[in-house]
Amino acid sequence: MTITHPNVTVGRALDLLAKYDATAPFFFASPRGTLLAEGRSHPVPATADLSTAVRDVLDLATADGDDDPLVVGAVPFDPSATPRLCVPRRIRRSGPLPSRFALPSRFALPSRFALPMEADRVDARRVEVPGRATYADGVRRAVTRLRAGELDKVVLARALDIVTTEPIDIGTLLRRLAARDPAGYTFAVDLGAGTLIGNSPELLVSRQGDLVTANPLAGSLPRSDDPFEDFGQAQALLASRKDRREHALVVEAVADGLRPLCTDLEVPAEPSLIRTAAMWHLSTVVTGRVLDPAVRSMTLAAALHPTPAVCGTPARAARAAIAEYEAFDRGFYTGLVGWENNSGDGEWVVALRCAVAHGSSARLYAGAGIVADSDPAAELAETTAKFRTMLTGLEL
Ligand SMILES: C=C(O[C@@H]1C=C(C(=O)O)C=C[C@H]1O)C(=O)O
Repeated sequence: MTITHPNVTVGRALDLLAKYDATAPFFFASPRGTLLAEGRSHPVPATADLSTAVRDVLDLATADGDDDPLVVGAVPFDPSATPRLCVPRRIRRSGPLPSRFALPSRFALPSRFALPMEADRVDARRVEVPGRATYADGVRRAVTRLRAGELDKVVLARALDIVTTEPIDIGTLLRRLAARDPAGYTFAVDLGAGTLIGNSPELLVSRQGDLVTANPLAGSLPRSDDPFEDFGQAQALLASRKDRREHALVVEAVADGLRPLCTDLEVPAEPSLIRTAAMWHLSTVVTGRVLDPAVRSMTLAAALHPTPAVCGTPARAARAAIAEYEAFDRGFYTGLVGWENNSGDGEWVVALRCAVAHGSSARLYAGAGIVADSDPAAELAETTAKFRTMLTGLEL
């Protein structure tokens, strides 16, 4: 392990993953690298101008003697709600996680799980919020409004509350999420009361030097265990007019959001496919260069958030529909998780395929983009498939 500066230690990604426990304020693994934070200082206050607030806090940390501070943490779906961002006391960094790895035996399932019937599976309580019939009915009513032309797209989510027989081991959960999908963005953010934890496939935006990258996803189908069926799902998604339309609305909004802040914007005309362990998604990688170094990663993120991948179009009408149809407060779900450094570089991912876990309970979240030709049963099935990421991590 090499010490590069007093507050920053470089270590192997798997060592950082192994070290993480729920007392750490932040863990983040991306294709750019892995971060494990320790201790909290310099919290970022709630403000209408998050980009300036993040920069101010980084300046403050620099003035206090930290020569390479990072702001890390999460921003709620509602950007006016209080963020959970701070400059940690110490940060360990490494390269990205290996593309494939097995968990060391100490993180393997305890022997009781090897029994044919696992105690937790039988005893864990699950409550859907709202129930599936109510969710499908909300989708049906939204479709009526979409067909009437009141809006073009709205993302409707539901939650799954789980109570397990034993406290959830957050560290083990994180390691299982990372091992199952090392190419995803694996994160854990200490919220004070509970931990926001998940493995998201979606990069809202990153800035590296003057290079800007966004990777909006929209349009989804569940994976299948049968390899032929799985290939069929991928082909069906790529050919689906409904999903392409849903996807195009997001790409258009991301390009529109970046255009005033970037030059050399490149927006591929056709989507590609990406897969997680549970889902296929339509994906577009949008790139550009910042017009001005004052355009920081959070400036870009704030200009884009929330995209129609998690909210809808037009945004105001979609927000109103979400408030009307969803039975719960999204909190940090569909918000942002990531980091920014002194020079304005940073990475912000969309908080998806995640849960807030606390003690023996967890609230899992999943949503689906609804357009005029959405089928309520298919949207319900999509949200069920999206819960799979966290349920598998929890071994439920
Ligand atoms: C809202 C979620 O996912 C978002 C919605 C998608 C869709 O509607 O196809 C795809 C990826 C995400 O942008 C979620 O995972 O909860």
